[in-house]
Amino acid sequence: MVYKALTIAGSDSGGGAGIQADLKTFQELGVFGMSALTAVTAQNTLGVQGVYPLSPEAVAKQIESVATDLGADAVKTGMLFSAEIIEAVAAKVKQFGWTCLVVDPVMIAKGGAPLLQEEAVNALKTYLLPLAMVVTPNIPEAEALTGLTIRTMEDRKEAAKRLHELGVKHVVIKGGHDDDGEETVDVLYDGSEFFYFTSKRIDTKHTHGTGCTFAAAITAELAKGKTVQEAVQTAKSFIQAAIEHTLGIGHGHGPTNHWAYREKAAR
Ligand SMILES: Nc1ncnc2c1ncn2[C@@H]1O[C@H](COP(=O)(O)OP(=O)(O)OP(=O)(O)O)[C@@H](O)[C@H]1O
Ligand SMILES: Cc1ncc(COP(=O)(O)O)c(N)n1
Repeated sequence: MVYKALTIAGSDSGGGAGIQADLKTFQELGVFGMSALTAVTAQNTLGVQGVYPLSPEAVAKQIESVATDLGADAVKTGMLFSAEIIEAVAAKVKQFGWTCLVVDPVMIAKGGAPLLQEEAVNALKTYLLPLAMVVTPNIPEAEALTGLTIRTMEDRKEAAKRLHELGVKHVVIKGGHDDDGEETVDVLYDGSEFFYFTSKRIDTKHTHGTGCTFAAAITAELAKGKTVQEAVQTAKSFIQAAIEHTLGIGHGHGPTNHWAYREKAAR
């Protein structure tokens, strides 16, 4: 059985985030990766030097090519850039009846460059989240999507409930941006219960693409038929290994190590 996953996202020329992180993660987890590009970014570990979006038609056509021939067991979205691209993606997800959809609501790169136009946040809420199986905001993204200020775990739980009300079945609010304490905690809400995924916080500046990699690992596991809880647990272990065994490349915020999880398992 060959499991297949499609990522609809932007290209990171530096290879640490975006489409490149997604495809590497799919491959490492034994899933055949396919892609529909939404934008090309000129980017490295120092920042984003240019953003060149594709037309909504070009995005829709790539999705169609994949869907009408290969098919996908799970689909992930990352950088979508504009409301027009979001609408085009949502229409295709509906047309092909894809229910195993992971939405990583990418808004701003680590260095501060906008990867989603401000007015597109509403389009995400209106068109895409109601179709999603899982949404994976970091804390600032959860704030932008809900209008809440998130400081405590109770705030995060409230934000998860509000996002669930938009129609998405599972909400994971990631804790990478919560600088307090020795641990990073990701919270999963399935509409009735909360589940906590905790790991040791690693003191490093090499976290470029952690969010993309984490969501891609969830997508790969869902493609294999795992439950959302199982998929989030594997994704947490995958990203922990990738951050811990840093590659130390580039002059800024370096990428994570996408082969660390496999090497750890082989030992
Ligand atoms: N320093 C760290 N140590 C351990 N785990 C971390 C660390 N930073 C982030 N993580 C984990 O990485 C995953 C991504 O979290 P984060 O909140 O950084 O997402 P993000 O901001 O969307 O990522 P990015 O925008 O860099 O792609 C989560 O599982 C989080 O717990
Ligand atoms: C094409 C693309 N997609 C997503 C991200 C987010 O990743 P990060 O916040 O680590 O820069 C990025 N930088 N580039």
